[in-house]
Amino acid sequence: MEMTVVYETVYGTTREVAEAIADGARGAGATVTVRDIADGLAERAPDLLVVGGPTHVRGMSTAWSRGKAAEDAPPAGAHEGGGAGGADAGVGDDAHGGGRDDADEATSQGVREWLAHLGTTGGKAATFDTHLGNPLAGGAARPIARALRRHGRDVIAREGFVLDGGKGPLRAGELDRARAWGAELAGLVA
Ligand SMILES: Cc1cc2nc3c(=O)[nH]c(=O)nc-3n(C[C@H](O)[C@H](O)[C@H](O)COP(=O)(O)O)c2cc1C
Repeated sequence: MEMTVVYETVYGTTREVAEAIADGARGAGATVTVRDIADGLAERAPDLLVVGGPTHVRGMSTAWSRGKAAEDAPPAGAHEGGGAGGADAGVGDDAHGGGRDDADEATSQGVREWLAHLGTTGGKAATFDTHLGNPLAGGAARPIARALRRHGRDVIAREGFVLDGGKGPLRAGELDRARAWGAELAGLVA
């Protein structure tokens, strides 16, 4: 079965989760393509479309929230501390690298905009997000699922992955959980 995992990221953690989901699905026999949302729509319709993004202001990112996040994004591959941005959204000081180095790229296209261009061809889908581990964190996975349903997709699963800080890292064990979820998804559609 063919799976495409599409992700949005500013700091790199949602990409880490996307890659782990893909690893798990490949281990279960799926053929998986992983795409950054900034690369646009995929040409082929997979058997399962998996869409994930960071949680911003309890839901999907907006141009504003991506701009806020990008102001504070570390250069790709850097491992630096510092930076205060988004304080009331819980963005901490523990940058962990792997983020974007181009604020314009980060703000122009997110899951929300990508979904707006998605056709209504049907097919199965699943959604995930990264979010903070507190009761008020909210999540992007639910609104992404709602939007996919509006685009005619049958959403068969939804999952969230928890961060220890606003720029990551992911909480211990979350990448293993993402791999296991990827394998489970492959099994659901096989
Ligand atoms: C402007 C802004 C608002 C945010 N709001 C929330 C929020 O409401 N709930 C939450 O759990 N995390 C929130 N966060 C933290 C993000 O969830 C976190 O930065 C993101 O999941 C990291 O994913 P990424 O590394 O793929 O960019 C916010 C971050 C920013 C920059």
